[in-house]
Formats: sequence, structure tokens, C-alpha cells
Amino acid sequence: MLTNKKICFVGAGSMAEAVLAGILNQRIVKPGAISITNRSDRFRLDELVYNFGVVADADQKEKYIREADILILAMKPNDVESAIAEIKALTHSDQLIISVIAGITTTFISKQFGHHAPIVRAMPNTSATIGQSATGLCQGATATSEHLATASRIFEAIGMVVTVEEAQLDAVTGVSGSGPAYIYYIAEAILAGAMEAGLDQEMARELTLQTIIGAAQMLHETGETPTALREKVTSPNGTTQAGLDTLRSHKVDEAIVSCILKAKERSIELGTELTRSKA
Ligand SMILES: NC(=O)C1=CN([C@@H]2O[C@H](COP(=O)(O)OP(=O)(O)OC[C@H]3O[C@@H](n4cnc5c(N)ncnc54)[C@H](O)[C@@H]3O)[C@@H](O)[C@H]2O)C=CC1
Ligand SMILES: O=C(O)[C@@H]1CCC=N1
Repeated sequence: MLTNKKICFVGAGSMAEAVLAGILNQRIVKPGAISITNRSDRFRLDELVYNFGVVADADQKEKYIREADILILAMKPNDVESAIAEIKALTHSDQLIISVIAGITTTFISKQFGHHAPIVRAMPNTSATIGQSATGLCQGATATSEHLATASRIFEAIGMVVTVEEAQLDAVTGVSGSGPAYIYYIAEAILAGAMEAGLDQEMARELTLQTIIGAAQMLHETGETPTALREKVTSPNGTTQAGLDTLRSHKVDEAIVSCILKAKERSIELGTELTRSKA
């Protein structure tokens, strides 16, 4: 339990919801200790109050920010500058600032606040909703190992956590921040193939889902490499080989490597675009 800590989410989108759902599920904070603000959508705040019992009265935004022990920045990269400009006078250097914003560096965030509040950058993913995030964390210049430990408590409640140097966080973003979308994309394609092959939608969905879950659990529980597990499925001249040959002829492996590098590159760009616009 993060006893007596008040957490304020600044930004009420899908990532904020995933993280708050996760930490409430794990009961590390009480709903009343979590407040949430957004730019303008009162209906969205009402929805979160109704679904999770958190505190989110749009007229109390300033109070939530001033009183929070931990501020979690969860707006889009393009909105971070204006969001910090709106709140910085209400914040102080005893608060821990955690950012889940892709690409935006702790140095940039620190400069915008104009004080020395400790900053931890986090890159979770939407599987936080069910406690299955893979989160990368790094600490900014003024954050101590204690601040990192507090952030770890939050993100460990919603899945596994790795601590990295800030320079590696863009790679983490390309792999596990965006990663669920790649798996969903592959699931969409398997579903389409299953239906094209003659299965009805429900059966296609059940088989696709269980195949992905089973393969993920095999990777997790056997500790074997993906290569070893793939080879066990692939009989010489059998059906799997026929399928995999088709994937190879389309260079799907290369496409996936490029996909991760591209996402990492985009994360770096998101940070530099803002820094350049400030220069
Ligand atoms: N969606 C995902 O899978 C992941 C997203 N992220 C990061 O999380 C951040 C949020 O992403 P989403 O939740 O997907 O976006 P979203 O568009 O669903 O939510 C953004 C929220 O920020 C709010 N906002 C904008 N300006 C604001 C301001 N000035 N003050 C207060 N709130 C403000 C909006 O009202 C909205 O509620 C992004 O920076 C993204 O890079 C990180 C990991 C995974
Ligand atoms: O697509 C994005 O930019 C965000 C960051 C990681 C996942 N979603």
C-alpha cells in the first residue's frame, strides 16, 4: 500500500485508465486517494468516477494538483508543454512527477516545471488494465533511488518492471509500449485467415485467442527460446513449414524488426520535435 500518498493523474485517457484500473485492482491505494483531471471533457471524468470511485470534479483541478504527493502526467506529447504551463505554479519540488508520455525526456519536463521536483519516466502498456503491463522505468537527474522505488511500487502493481537508463527508454517504447498493438495486429490477421480458411467468426476467435495465450504461456513457463519452440511445431515438409515459408517469402521477420526500430525512432522524434520547437 502506498499509505497516505495522494496520486493525481493529469490526463484522463486510455493510459491513465489502464494504470489506475491496475493499481486499484491491486489495492495499493484507495480510490479516494486518486484524483484525475483532463483538459475539458467532464463526461469522461464522470465516467471514471462512476467506474472506479476516484475523485474527479473538474472544478477542483487546482486543489488536486496542489495536494498530490505524486503527479502522473498522462497527456499526449503535443499537449505536455501547455499542460505543464497550466499547472506548474500549483506544483512544488516535494512532489514526485511520473511521466508516461512517449519520447519526452525528463530534462524537458524538468525545464518546463522550472523547479527541481524529482521526475521518473515510465513506459507502461495498456495490459496494465489486467495487471500484465511490461513497464520500463528510468529516473531523471533529481530523482533518488527512493523515488524510483515509489514509482516501481505503482508499476509493479500492474505488471513487471525493468529499470533502464533514459537513453534506452525509446527502445522500450518501441518494444513493449507499442508492443500490444503488434500482437493485436497479428491476431487480426490470424482471425482474417481463419475465416478465409472456412471457420465461422466465433470459432476463429476462440482458436486464435487460445493459440496466442497458449504460445505466450509456453514461452513464459518452459523458458525455452522462441526458436526452439517454433522448431518443435514444425514437422519437416508439414503444414507449419508451408505456412512459415509463406511468411518468410513476405519477409515478415524483417518487417517486424523494422517496425520496432521505426517505433523507437518515432519516440526519439517526439522528444526532439518539442525540444526543437522550443529552441
Ligand atoms: N495508449 C498507450 O498504449 C500508451 C500511451 N502512452 C502515453 O500515454 C500518454 C497518453 O496516451 P493516451 O492515454 O493513449 O491518450 P488519450 O488521448 O487517450 O488521453 C490523453 C488525455 O490527456 C488529456 N489532456 C490533454 N491536455 C491536457 C491538459 N492540459 N491538462 C490535463 N489533461 C490534458 C486529455 O483530455 C485526455 O484525457 C501519451 O503521451 C502516450 O505516449 C504510454 C504507454 C502506452
Ligand atoms: O502510440 C503511442 O505513441 C503510444 C506510446 C506507446 C504506446 N502508445
